[in-house]
Amino acid sequence: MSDSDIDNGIPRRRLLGAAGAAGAAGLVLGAGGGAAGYAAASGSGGGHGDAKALASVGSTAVPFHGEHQAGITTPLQARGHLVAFDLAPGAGRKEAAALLRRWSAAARKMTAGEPLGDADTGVALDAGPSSLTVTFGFGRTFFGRTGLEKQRPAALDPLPDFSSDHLDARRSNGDLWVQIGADDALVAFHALRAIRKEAGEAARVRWQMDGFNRSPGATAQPMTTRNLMGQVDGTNNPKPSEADFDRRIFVPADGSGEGPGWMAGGSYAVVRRIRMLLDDWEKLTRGDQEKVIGRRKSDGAPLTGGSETTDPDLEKAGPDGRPVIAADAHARISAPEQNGGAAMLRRPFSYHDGIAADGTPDAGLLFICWQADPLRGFVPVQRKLDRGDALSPFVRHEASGLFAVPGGARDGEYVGQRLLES
Ligand SMILES: C=CC1=C(C)c2cc3[nH]c(cc4nc(cc5[nH]c(cc1n2)c(C)c5CCC(=O)O)C(CCC(=O)O)=C4C)c(C)c3C=C
Ligand SMILES: [Fe+2]
Repeated sequence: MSDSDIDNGIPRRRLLGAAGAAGAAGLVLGAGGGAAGYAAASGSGGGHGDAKALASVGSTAVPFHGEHQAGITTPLQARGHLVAFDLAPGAGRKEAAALLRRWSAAARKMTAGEPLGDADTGVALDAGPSSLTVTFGFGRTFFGRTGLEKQRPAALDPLPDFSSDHLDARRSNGDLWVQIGADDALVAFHALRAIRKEAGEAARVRWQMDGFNRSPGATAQPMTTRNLMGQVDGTNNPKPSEADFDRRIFVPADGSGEGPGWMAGGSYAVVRRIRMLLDDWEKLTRGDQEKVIGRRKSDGAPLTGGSETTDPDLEKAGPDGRPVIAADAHARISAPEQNGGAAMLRRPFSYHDGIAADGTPDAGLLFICWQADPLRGFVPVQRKLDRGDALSPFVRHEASGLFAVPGGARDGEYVGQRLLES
């Protein structure tokens, strides 16, 4: 696709019943996830007399190119697919470079709402880009397979074992990782099939996980999402508006950070499939559930009072002299001030894979967190949680991955080019 195929962020894919601009508003999200501008969505005419505006959910596009890859600070999407690939036997650096080039070209088209040509499956025809993002990462084993060991970041050293781990190695790690997110299930599935197809003979799927979040527009106003335990989840995430946000989440883009230069502007993703033991959790009273987290279930406010955005008062004691937010409350022990400032951007999807052999729901959180260095993000916090989190009896970590996600591709570049052509 040439850039001239998109005018002001307007995809040319056929839009449902759109026979012209017709006042439809297409929202273009900036790389930081904020609304960067509006464009009228146009279609090539679907033959329907009753031209309808494409809903804003469909017409929102997240730019593929940028300093950072999309899908990190992008607002949570309603659908997600996480796929890890291993390079095929005999595939090395040359094949990996060609693969990343193909994947990037496909992602650039799809995120702009463009069809993929003759081989397109047609699954996303009629839909706009629907906030599709496709994010690519490299696992530790990638570097040995491609002869790029010298370029392997120390930050990809294996995560420590945690005492509560129940990890399935077949559903963990992988040479390559792709995170797909979109606000439409068909658009997300279309991207998944395309990425799989473009892998060709070069790489094989190692594992795949499918997730979801609340659909945009389901609540009266945009709100922090809820997880499958019913908690408001994501409140105390670092905010892009905070002065230290970039330093915490991204490897410095100017190359001044530790580690290899190709990771400038990149980030490290820790992925954990965390099963929720919902049958046990749902036996707790609401009050007991709130004690486990230290926040109210109704609105996510700390138990010490106020609203969702009020800072918890970790010193406050109740009439019995005990802390209102218990010593083992999840929100207390995961807070940066309890962990030497360790912070991460949590950007999860929920999952539900039916009923497990024991008759309990196979459901939980595809926990994805982003940080400039896992040793100053996920690792110290998970160590602390592992030692005494009130939530631990109700969750089980079943799979794990750690991936180096390079900075965004510049125009004309593919993701990972600075590594693969170094
Ligand atoms: C190692 C990191 C973390 C894991 C693993 C984790 C699992 C997990 N968390 C919830 C639910 C909530 N977590 C909340 C806050 C919170 N959690 C972490 C880290 C991990 N959570 C952090 C750093 C924080 C923020 C702490 C703070 O600064 O206050 C909350 C409260 C609301 C919020 O801030 O998001 C909930 C609810 C589940 C269900 C879960 C595993 C399934
Ligand atoms: Fe948490």
